[in-house]
Amino acid sequence: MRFDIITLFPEMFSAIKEEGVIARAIKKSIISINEWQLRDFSENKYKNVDDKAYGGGAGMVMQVKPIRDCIKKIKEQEPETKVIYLSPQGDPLNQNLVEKLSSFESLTLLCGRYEGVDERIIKNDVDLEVSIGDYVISGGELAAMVLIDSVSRRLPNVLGNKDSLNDSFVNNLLDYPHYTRPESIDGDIVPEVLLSGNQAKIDAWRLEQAKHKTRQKRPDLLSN
Ligand SMILES: NC[C@H]1CCC[C@@H](CNc2ccc(C(N)=O)cn2)C1
Repeated sequence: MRFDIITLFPEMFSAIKEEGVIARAIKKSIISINEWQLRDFSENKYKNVDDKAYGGGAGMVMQVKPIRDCIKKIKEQEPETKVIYLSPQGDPLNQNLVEKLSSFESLTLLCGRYEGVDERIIKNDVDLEVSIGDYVISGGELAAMVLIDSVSRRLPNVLGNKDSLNDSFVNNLLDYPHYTRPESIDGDIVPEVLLSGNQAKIDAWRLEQAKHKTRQKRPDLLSN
């Protein structure tokens, strides 16, 4: 799977490319991440890609042409890519959407800054607007990294241990509780069942715990 990133801060993506699950997935050629510096598509010698907003207001708006030219360049290599714009106005990124996105061969992630992009980009060039949550951060880059991480984890052979696929939300349930050594610390002991060696009983207990925790903390997930 290929991710193309349109951004003013390409170096931010070293945060996921150099460490951990994503770095390993890149090394195993399961995914590739290509950053495109939007300033390279600027029309002027100052390399700016934003301009004052029609209708006034303090902030600047990202112009159509540099973004449109960059997408065109990407589509010369990936004609089928889906263009995703990260913004608080987007569809909520949840496990269902993550699963859907993991089925594409190529995703282009447009990272906004300033007050956002010219609406004509959202109307004509963006296939899907996605939000990682109901809050604003200073740029789309961190949201893009969250999307890349959550989608890549769902690709075959990215996660070492198949069991990791049972983490939260995969079956619309929150994760079950985890314990490790020592068996007892400060008088706090590990649940007996986990020491029983009876895997069927352990699995049943874990499923019950996940359901209980979901009922308590996120009953909304149970109505999906
Ligand atoms: N009007 C503010 C807005 C203009 C366009 C650029 C974004 C970048 N920041 C983001 C991006 C995404 C999210 C999210 N929830 O997925 C939050 N924040 C900020």
